[in-house]
Amino acid sequence: MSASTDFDCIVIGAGVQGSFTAYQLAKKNQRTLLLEQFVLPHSRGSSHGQTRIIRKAYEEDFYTHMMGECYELWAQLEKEAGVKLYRQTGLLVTAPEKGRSFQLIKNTLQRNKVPIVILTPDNFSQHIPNVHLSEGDGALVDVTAGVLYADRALRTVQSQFQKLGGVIRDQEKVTDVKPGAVVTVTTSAGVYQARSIVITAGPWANTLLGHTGLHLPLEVQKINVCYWKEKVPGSYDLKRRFPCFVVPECQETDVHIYGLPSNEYPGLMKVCLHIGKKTDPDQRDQQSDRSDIALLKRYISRCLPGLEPEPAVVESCLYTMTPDRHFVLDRHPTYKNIVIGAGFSGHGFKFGPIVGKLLSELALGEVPSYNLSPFSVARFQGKLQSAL
Ligand SMILES: Cc1cc2nc3c(=O)[nH]c(=O)nc-3n(C[C@H](O)[C@H](O)[C@H](O)COP(=O)(O)OP(=O)(O)OC[C@H]3O[C@@H](n4cnc5c(N)ncnc54)[C@H](O)[C@@H]3O)c2cc1C
Ligand SMILES: O=C(O)[C@@H]1CCCC=N1
Repeated sequence: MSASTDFDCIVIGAGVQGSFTAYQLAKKNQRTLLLEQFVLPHSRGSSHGQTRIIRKAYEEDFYTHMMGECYELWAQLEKEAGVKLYRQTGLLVTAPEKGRSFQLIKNTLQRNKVPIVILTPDNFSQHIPNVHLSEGDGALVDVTAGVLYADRALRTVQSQFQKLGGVIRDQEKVTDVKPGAVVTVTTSAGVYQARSIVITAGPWANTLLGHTGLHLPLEVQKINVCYWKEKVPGSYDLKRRFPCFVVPECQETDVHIYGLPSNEYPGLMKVCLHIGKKTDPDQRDQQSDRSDIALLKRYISRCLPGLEPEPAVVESCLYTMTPDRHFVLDRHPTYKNIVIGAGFSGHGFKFGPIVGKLLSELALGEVPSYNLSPFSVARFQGKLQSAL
């Protein structure tokens, strides 16, 4: 097969990160090809489903800083495409008041002048009905936070990319990557060449990077995405401005829990554990561990008494975890024209627009707009394996 050299850049993987990267490259007049192994849209990776949380509430300043610009980029896309992608609901954070997470999040929000409301045990139920605040827990609301319409966002950014002249080839799996001054990408249907490529393959990142001799310390986990029935329909509804919530140190279960108001399935609220069991992305449905659901049932019985403590719907989604839970946004250590966006560790969706901007800057050899040292490959020194 002869190679097609019609592209400046090839992006591998059309999840949220690859789609926004391709869109940013096309905006910069780069002839861009976005390759996806499955027929789009699909539900085999990490970016499917109707909703995601967007928030500035983070322990680390660097995420809160990036979210400032990221909200603007989401709003720009909404305006450009004439669609609504974000709905403000606020985000409730509850955790032991004197604990590390609560203090770090509160301090980061205050230092960065993000509007928040601090709730006390006395006024809590007046603001947040149908939620039990555990003894010793602090509570605050990140007012800027809300829900992103995830599937709609993906459709929108892909269609804007195509309007800019970008090319999407789905059902085309990349089977080989040959580094060089011009990178050669072989797929199930053809061979392409480009000056640079971006690998945004989600749970399959290491399979792709293996062709370049790199193996990152990533763990793919299967998340049971649970929806719980409201005893009284509407009690936790988005339309009544019930907030999203995170419980970074849950007293009942000792794990990180999060939830979104009922919206996508009428009368059902999404509440999940922010951790799953290790899996192989190609064998996701063969892994059927449900021990997390027992923990969630305990939490729901105690803290969300308006929900039936039995999940009504359970769906699947994948996390790709790094050891420190921070992303990988970097150039390949050996091949500078191969850019990596990986390890989004279950919290990357909201960052899609800014990740796209940063990865496009790296692909074009520009100085990135933010300090990317927290996201470097080099931080894994000692944990990197050669894949050759
Ligand atoms: C249940 C759940 C809840 C979440 N909640 C939130 C939240 O509230 N807020 C938030 O900000 N984030 C959240 N996240 C995290 C967020 O959704 C992910 O970080 C993000 O979707 C990762 O996107 P990605 O593009 O890296 O991966 P993916 O979406 O998996 O995209 C990678 C793509 O690459 C393709 N691909 C792989 N290999 C090849 C190949 N060889 N050839 C061609 N194509 C290939 C795959 O098919 C896939 O489409 C959540 C994730 C899950 C699972
Ligand atoms: O990223 C997010 O906001 C959500 C909620 C907390 C856990 C993971 N995803």
